[in-house]
Amino acid sequence: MKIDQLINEIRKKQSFLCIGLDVDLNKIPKHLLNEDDPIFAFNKAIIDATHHLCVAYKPNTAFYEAYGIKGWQALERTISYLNKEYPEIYTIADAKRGDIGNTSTMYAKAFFEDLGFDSVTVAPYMGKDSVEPFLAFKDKHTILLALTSNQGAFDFQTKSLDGLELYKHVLQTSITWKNAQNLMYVIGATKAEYLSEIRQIIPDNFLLVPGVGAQGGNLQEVCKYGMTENVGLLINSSRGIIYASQEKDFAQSAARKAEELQQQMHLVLSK
Ligand SMILES: O=C(O)c1cc(=O)[nH]c(=O)n1[C@@H]1O[C@H](COP(=O)(O)O)[C@@H](O)[C@H]1O
Repeated sequence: MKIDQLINEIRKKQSFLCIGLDVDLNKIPKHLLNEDDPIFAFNKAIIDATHHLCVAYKPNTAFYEAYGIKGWQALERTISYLNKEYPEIYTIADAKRGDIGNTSTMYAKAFFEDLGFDSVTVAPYMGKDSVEPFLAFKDKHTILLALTSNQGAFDFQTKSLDGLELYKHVLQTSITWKNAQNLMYVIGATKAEYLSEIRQIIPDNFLLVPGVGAQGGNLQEVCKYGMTENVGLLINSSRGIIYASQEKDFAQSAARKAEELQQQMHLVLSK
């Protein structure tokens, strides 16, 4: 998907919400376990109930890989369903990949060509030749981990190297890479106070911001310091939305949680 389509969709829906499809069979309503494909049945119900409130979905592949071949098939059915029924929705494969060049090319083919995702999350640790193979794909985005939402972000990412924090090296260096226009970055919602400085290095790139809801990040703070003229933010919530209820009304409950966030986003956008 082209970035302009995403921006139009954000304006139309007054939402920059991304819903994380992190499906755990221990947490979904029990009645779905009788379905042939409980993961897909859960995702389909959540998507049908929330698609008008969000602009993106982000399945984290760990939650599918954990169930072997059946999990991967559920991932495939989910992305096919989204691409067929809701082609206006932006899709993110949260796979956190990255390897030597020829291997990265195969990862990129898997997520962009075979599965048909619009974007994939990638770890920057192996550097330029591990990321450029992803960037080579036209109208696809590579979402580079920059400053993550977890406590471990302080182990390496904020450490100073030649007088500059490591995550800033990631930002500054990656914008010089070939096809850097296809980059987005992950910045955790729990790190909102870093966003002003981040925006000085990457004023326009879209940011995927996970960590509101279950991890305690604050939506208003993120918007205050991270929003651009074109919005420039995709704010993700997974558990806070999809596990709002474990009863038969789970999809409607998820929609109510999504609507709470969408309404807050609408307020921010109308200021
Ligand atoms: O790349 C990510 O999406 C990600 C980066 C990060 O810094 N923190 C983070 O929580 N995530 C992912 O975002 C989702 C957050 O889920 P909730 O905490 O349930 O909303 C999970 O799929 C995480 O793997």
